[in-house]
Amino acid sequence: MKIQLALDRMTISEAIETAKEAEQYVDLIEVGTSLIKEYGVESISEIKKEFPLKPVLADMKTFDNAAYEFSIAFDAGADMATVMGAAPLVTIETCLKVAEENGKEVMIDLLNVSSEQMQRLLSYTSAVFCEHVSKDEQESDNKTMEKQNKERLPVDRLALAGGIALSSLPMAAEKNPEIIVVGSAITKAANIQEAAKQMYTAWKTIRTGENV
Ligand SMILES: O=C(CO)[C@H](O)[C@H](O)COP(=O)(O)O
Repeated sequence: MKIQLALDRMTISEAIETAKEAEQYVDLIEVGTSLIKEYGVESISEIKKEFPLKPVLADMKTFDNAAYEFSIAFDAGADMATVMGAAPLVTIETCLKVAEENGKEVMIDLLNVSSEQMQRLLSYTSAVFCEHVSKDEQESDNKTMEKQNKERLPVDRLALAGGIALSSLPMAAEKNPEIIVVGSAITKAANIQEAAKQMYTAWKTIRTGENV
């Protein structure tokens, strides 16, 4: 039932200011791939330094070189990091091993994962599996979470990401995810704090059936 705030396409200081606005309404902070690519692992360490009590996810989107990439993410302070589910299984297994050795967690990004590969991934029961509508598909094909497969994956730990807005929440709730990842709907809002509060209130209300 957690909300993960995704910070993308901004500077590190803008990311910190954005996260401060939304902090009380989100459970995890994601250092987006765009920040890591533009500013390096310093984006992870700077954000973790500002929010030592919030779990921080590094959206590494690792596809190869797993031990190196996951080690630098965890050394920089990340509590969880992402690996692409379409990667070779040895890569994903290395990520899980490095995470376990460091007492950290793995999110497997299911972007473009075939059904055959999905079957193989199901044995990684400690991971969070993230159903993801990519930014490019959102922008060029108008693809949305609502148009995704309605069937829930048979996994214990599910996350949903990609263009999630207030209107997506009823459908998202039907899949009973552990985490919803929300980026632009909060970070691009005119009033970030208000958008985060609305997301939090709507999500908790839908999930618990109680007004909060
Ligand atoms: O992984 C990502 C981009 O690759 C983002 O974290 C994810 O798409 C959430 O952001 P938004 O809600 O803006 O789509």
